[in-house]
Amino acid sequence: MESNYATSKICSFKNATKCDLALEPDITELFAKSQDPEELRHLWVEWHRAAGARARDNFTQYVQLDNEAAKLNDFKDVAEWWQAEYEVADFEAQLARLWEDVKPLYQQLHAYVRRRLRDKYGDQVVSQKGPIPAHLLGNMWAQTWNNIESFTRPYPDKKEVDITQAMQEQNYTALKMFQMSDEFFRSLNLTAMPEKFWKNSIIEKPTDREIVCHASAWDFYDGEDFRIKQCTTIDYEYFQTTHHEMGHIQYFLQYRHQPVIFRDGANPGFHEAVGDTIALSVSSPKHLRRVGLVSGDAEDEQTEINQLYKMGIDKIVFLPFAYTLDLFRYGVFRGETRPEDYNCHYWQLREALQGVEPPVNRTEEDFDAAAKYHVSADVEYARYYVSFIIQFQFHRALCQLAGEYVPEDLTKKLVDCDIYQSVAAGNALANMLKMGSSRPWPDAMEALTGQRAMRADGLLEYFRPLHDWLRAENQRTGEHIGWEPSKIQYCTSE
Ligand SMILES: O=C(CCC(O)(O)[C@H](Cc1ccccc1)NC(=O)c1ccccc1)N[C@@H](Cc1ccccc1)C(=O)O
Ligand SMILES: [Zn+2]
Repeated sequence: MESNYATSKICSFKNATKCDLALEPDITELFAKSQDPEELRHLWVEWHRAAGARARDNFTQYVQLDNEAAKLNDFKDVAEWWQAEYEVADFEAQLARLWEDVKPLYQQLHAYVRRRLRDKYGDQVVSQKGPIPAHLLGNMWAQTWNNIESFTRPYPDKKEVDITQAMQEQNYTALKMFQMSDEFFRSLNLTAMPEKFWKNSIIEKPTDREIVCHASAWDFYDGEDFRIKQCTTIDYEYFQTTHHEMGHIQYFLQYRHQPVIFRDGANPGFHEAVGDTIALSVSSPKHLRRVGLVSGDAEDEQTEINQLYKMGIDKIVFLPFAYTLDLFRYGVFRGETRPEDYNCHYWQLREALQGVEPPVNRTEEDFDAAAKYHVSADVEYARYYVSFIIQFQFHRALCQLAGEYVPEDLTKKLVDCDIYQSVAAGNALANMLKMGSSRPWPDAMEALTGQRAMRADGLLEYFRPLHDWLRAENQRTGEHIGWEPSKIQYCTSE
């Protein structure tokens, strides 16, 4: 399945004889830039055929085999095996509670984006009260919507903050992105990338062979060999990905003195949150001005709303996507979702939680879940849902330690916090990372944040001004909050 995903190619919409388009960089770039619903629909349908439908039989067999492996490890099924990594009895209930906390904010953002997309594409393409067609959100899986920011941001007359363009104009290279990330970690008194890292990593897509381009970070457990493999392109998204992957490496470095058994994240979400927490500082206007990726004047209320919107269509919209992916697979591993219901149940969850619908009717000939890397590659996904919650708890604690955030002090706001060069913040982060998986994760969480549980309060505090603005704006335009049932057919049998 993983090899099918890595080598799938589709034909161009504009040139039907050009059939060598790969997901990275070709389809990803087209999907990010195109504003033609017909081209986006073509790319969506063809990719879901090549990478999704074609994996259905292998996936069905993999479920049986993986459940057998789970039972041999004394678990009921793979769902229980995956959840055991979080060492709390009510993990699934915690995920549901976190979603209840964030859902009102998501629904406001969803309603606003649906209106802006309807303004652009018309009400024949985007309905007033229905789900949003998944192919119009700038990302093949509609998991982050940052590629539609340019024509949906709240205050369009405010200067466009196009980091990708600035990076390309300043001749950024993949290596420069990695060096900048390494420099950020070193500014926090964390550990520099060792010499083998620079020698052994693959940071650009090779031209002489096919590799799995989906980014990954590797610990060779010898205390000195650590590597990243990614097919970097010069854009804002890969700038984020580079920090994400470097966060994995930094965790490896911090716990490399632990016994091998403890060289792991406190839980899988912790490992995913390290790089993203640093990236929250890097993507602050203050830091982007510091490194010259954004020029010009400071904040006013409208610019701040635009900035929170930019962060929100990255972070808030990701949560229901991540939640759906493993709710779906929990049902599959438990046998509640049979192969003949795979695609119907997948889209029922995506409509119910994310408020999106496929661009065309679907049948059980399709298998859209496998069009996402982690489903084809057997990688658990709740780790990212956990990460997108706890990274705001980590960020808030680090910003307070750095003196960058003072509650109720309007000159020290969370949205403009940049912990760059704060040794106090870096030392606290290092102390938590050094534990690896040697302590239960509530102990690690408490060491850094004083809290012993995952809570949405960090995220909700960060986005409160945006939430207030969205409620007022949707009220002003009389927008319908939430979505009515989709008219697209995707459950043929029922
Ligand atoms: O998949 C990734 C990044 C790849 C990775 O760093 O999480 C990678 C995934 C992977 C690849 C091969 C085998 C297993 C997992 N994870 C690691 O490299 C990794 C995982 C655990 C410990 C150390 C490294 N991000 C997710 C979610 C995400 C995260 C951040 C921003 C946007 C989106 C995605 O793109 O959908
Ligand atoms: Zn990761």
